[in-house]
Amino acid sequence: MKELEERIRRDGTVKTGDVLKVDAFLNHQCDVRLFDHMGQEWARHFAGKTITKILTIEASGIGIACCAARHFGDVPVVFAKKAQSINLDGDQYTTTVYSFTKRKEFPVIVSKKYLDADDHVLLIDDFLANGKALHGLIELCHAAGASVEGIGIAVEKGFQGGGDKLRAQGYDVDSLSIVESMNPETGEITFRD
Ligand SMILES: O=P(O)(O)OC[C@H]1O[C@H](OP(=O)(O)OP(=O)(O)O)[C@H](O)[C@@H]1O
Ligand SMILES: O=c1[nH]c(=O)c2nc[nH]c2[nH]1
Repeated sequence: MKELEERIRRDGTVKTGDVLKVDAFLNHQCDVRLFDHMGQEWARHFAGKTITKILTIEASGIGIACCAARHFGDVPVVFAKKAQSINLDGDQYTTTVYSFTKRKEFPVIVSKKYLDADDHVLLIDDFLANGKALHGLIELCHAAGASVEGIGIAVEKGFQGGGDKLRAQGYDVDSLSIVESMNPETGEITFRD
């Protein structure tokens, strides 16, 4: 998606440790017009698929998933929580996921009330790096008997391999930008065509 690639080049910063900082528009301050355009793109890509629910993971996927839902008939958005809470009651699907930016393992929890075998799920997230977060979400869908219809990602870091592993497993992964390489010294970013 040209608009997203241009924005990453303009406002993104390459950090050491394979980190692309895009917090000016994607995952701290949020450009909702851009999010809306991203939702449009995913709706085009996944047109023809039945989507009953969008599933994401806190925190950064939530805003993007909510904007995307407007383009999928206002389906409900469920976000997996990364901590237990007195607000989480009843039976739950749970797994654990290693967080790329927080450098530690988190529980990942969805209430059984909000995911079941009738659901046709679109997974949405801001980043796809090693694929840990998505594997956690897929595990929860399998536990619920829900079908994963596709995966929409804003920024995939192709050089970390998570996206290609998911494609090899047969998942329809639509990443709106795929960073092929990035250099923290020069700031240069190249995208996959
Ligand atoms: O493919 P992966 O290696 O799993 O990396 C991608 C995940 O990393 C980030 O989550 P993180 O927990 O780092 O931050 P967040 O709380 O801002 O969403 C991002 O939001 C994705 O969920
Ligand atoms: O802001 C972010 N930058 C990244 O490079 C990244 N990788 C996974 N999650 C990420 N979040």
